Amino acid sequence: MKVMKFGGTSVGSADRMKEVASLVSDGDNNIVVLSAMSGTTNNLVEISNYLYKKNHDGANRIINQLEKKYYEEIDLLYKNSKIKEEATEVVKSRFDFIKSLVKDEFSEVEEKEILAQGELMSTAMVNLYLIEQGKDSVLIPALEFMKTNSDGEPDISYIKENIKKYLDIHKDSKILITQGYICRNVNDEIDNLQRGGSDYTASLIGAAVNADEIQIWTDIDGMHNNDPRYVENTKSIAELSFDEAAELAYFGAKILHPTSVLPAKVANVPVRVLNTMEPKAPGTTISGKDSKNRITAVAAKDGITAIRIHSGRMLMAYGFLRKVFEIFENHKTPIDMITTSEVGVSVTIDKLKHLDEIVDELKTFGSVEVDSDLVIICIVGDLVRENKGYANRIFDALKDIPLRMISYGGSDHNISVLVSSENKKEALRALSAKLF
Ligand SMILES: Nc1ncnc2c1ncn2[C@@H]1O[C@H](COP(=O)(O)OP(=O)(O)O)[C@@H](O)[C@H]1O
Ligand SMILES: N[C@@H](CC(=O)OP(=O)(O)O)C(=O)O
Repeated sequence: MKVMKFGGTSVGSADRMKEVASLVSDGDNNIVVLSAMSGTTNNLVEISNYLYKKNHDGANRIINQLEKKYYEEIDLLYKNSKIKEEATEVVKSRFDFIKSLVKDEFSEVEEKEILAQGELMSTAMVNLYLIEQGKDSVLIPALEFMKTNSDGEPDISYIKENIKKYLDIHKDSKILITQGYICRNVNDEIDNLQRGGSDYTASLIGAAVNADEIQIWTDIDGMHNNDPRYVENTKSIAELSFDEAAELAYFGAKILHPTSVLPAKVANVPVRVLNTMEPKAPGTTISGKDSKNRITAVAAKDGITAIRIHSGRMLMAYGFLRKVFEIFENHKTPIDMITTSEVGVSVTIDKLKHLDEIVDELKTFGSVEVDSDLVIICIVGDLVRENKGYANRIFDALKDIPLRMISYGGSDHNISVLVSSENKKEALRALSAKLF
């Protein structure tokens, strides 16, 4: 059994949905995870933002534009008038539901309900198209088996147990379609796995059913060795280890959601990144196989803030770092990079909600400097200690770029540097030119 995930661009229009339908009808048993049509989730976020501000006109304007777009795609998608009517009915009821939330009382619960509508519509549309084509396809509702626990983390045993019920009920169906991204939380309310979370859904399902393979279908032929949005002539990487893929996803390679590698790694299910526009291209295979002796790829994570604590108390002291980290822990703020010297420590964060409180508390140790608008550039590969010369090549490539922090040795797979966001493009391009 395969899990096949198609992102927003891959289900972004009637034509793209037809392509998806043909790819999932390959005769195998497939669980198909779909995102919302591209742009939809952003529109749903906009609608929610208007509703928080009690701007009903703003919300209605976006709702009407979006609804119109769905009817246009439905018109192009189906030939059979009964199926077209059924799809129109589904979409209309979803928009009626969104419209019913256009009122003054608006909270996070309603916001999450609105954000779930995109995936509910795209899956119903593709499923009906497959049925029109005479395919053996059924919808299985993610809201009945994807669940998070009291820590907001996926409830793995619940997911395993409940998806199995649907597999048993539909054991004779070749194609099972479900929603990416959406889930229920510990209070049984509709929730989601964070933006871009459909990859995570696919990986969790792949692990839960012990799939032969998890396929992430997108609009590019695999994970590239640098960010194609900023660098020309990037190349698809044929094979990646789980560890390399996790580092790249975490440090900004947008093609994979940062959380999506771990469930596949734990269950040892290979992940393939494939291109809907070029289905025969080999793409990238991510597996437990380690790559040897190479610098594999570069990625960049934006929106980073660095905090430097300068303190005489660190000199010869023990327990100092624990006290510093405790402040971040108390404010539920993860740290990305860390560098230390005898009298100071620098850390980076990208969640800024509690920055002011954190800085105030850190000031009890000494002077605190905050630098914002930074980018972590992460260079990933097989960088084990015996391999010499990698750092030299990397710093040679970056010799004209001011480096704010450097992190090396945290794992065998990653060298990270912190640069100002205005130097991001130049740094990515310089690294591609020297390394690949
Ligand atoms: N290292 C990389 N390799 C491939 N694509 C990348 C990389 N870094 C960023 N991207 C961007 O990620 C995009 C695909 O991600 P996304 O838009 O989230 O896809 P989907 O809609 O299929 O979920 C690509 O079009 C590409 O521009
Ligand atoms: N629709 C959701 C979930 C998702 O994963 O989308 P995509 O696969 O298009 O990145 C979002 O936009 O966040």
